[in-house]
Amino acid sequence: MGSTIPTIDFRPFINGSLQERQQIATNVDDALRTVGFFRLYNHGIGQGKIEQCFNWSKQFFHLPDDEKETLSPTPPSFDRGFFALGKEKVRGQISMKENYDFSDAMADTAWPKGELLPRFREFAADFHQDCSRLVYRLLDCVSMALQLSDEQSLRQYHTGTLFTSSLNHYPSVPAQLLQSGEAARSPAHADFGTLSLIFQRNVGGLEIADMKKTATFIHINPEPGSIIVFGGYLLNRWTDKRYRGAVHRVTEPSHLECGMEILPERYSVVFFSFPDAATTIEPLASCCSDENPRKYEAINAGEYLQKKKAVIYT
Ligand SMILES: O=C(O)CCC(=O)C(=O)O
Ligand SMILES: [Fe+2]
Repeated sequence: MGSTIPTIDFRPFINGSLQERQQIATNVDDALRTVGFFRLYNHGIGQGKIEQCFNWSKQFFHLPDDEKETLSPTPPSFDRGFFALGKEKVRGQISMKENYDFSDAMADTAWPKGELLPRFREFAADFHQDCSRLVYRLLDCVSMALQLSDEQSLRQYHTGTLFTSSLNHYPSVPAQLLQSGEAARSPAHADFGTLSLIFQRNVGGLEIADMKKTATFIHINPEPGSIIVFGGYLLNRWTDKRYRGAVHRVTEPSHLECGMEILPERYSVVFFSFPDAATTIEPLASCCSDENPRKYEAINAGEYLQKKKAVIYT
């Protein structure tokens, strides 16, 4: 199974020669074209900081429910804040998780009161900036792979206003509930934006559809030091299907002792990159040719996001 997960060492892209950077861009291109995701090492975010983020997440979700509820966005806004268990539905099926979404723009996020979690806000905003920096490098890498000039680079459409970090908590659940399909930790879906970063710890369960086989999912076990990077739906449209929007789900962890009746709780951290709301997403010229004629119409990124959020949260 492990051999089907493309693995990329990002160090040569961060500080290597042009030739080394181009080699990494080719490897990223291969991964996004064939499977839609890869495991990334030497990405520049220290493991200590990732561990700290999980520790903060645990403290956040241990806050009393009524404190967390005060951070829920008021409909029709589905912007950042706290989303209680049962809030998110994918094709009618509930995700058995609670999540807290934030960014580094202090005004855009409802933060827990300072006295409840001193220094949480500063840490979270700093972590969000680390993830943003990594995403900009990945967008440079993808732009190089797509042979875009500096003026055409995908980076320029991402000022970061719609970047979102998401802390996820999946409570402990009877294994039978997931096995029978009665409930799902996160039903199969593709993310909406350009690139997503996923951090797992201890308890895995992330699975990604194997594009080469139908109805088969690959287990992506947690591995310290690595981040899973996915292509999202808008990247798929922008590249006129050159890159996949990776379909993924969260289910029973494959690496835990078999036959567990009650699955332990699970935490994950996800960073979603999304282009600026005003961006028109239409297939890049470098992805279309006579042999490969354009498949998608132009759409507006902001309207698309609002529509998708309304579907999963109402
Ligand atoms: O928890 C995970 O590993 C993935 C969560 C996810 O797919 C999402 O939040 O979109
Ligand atoms: Fe996802």
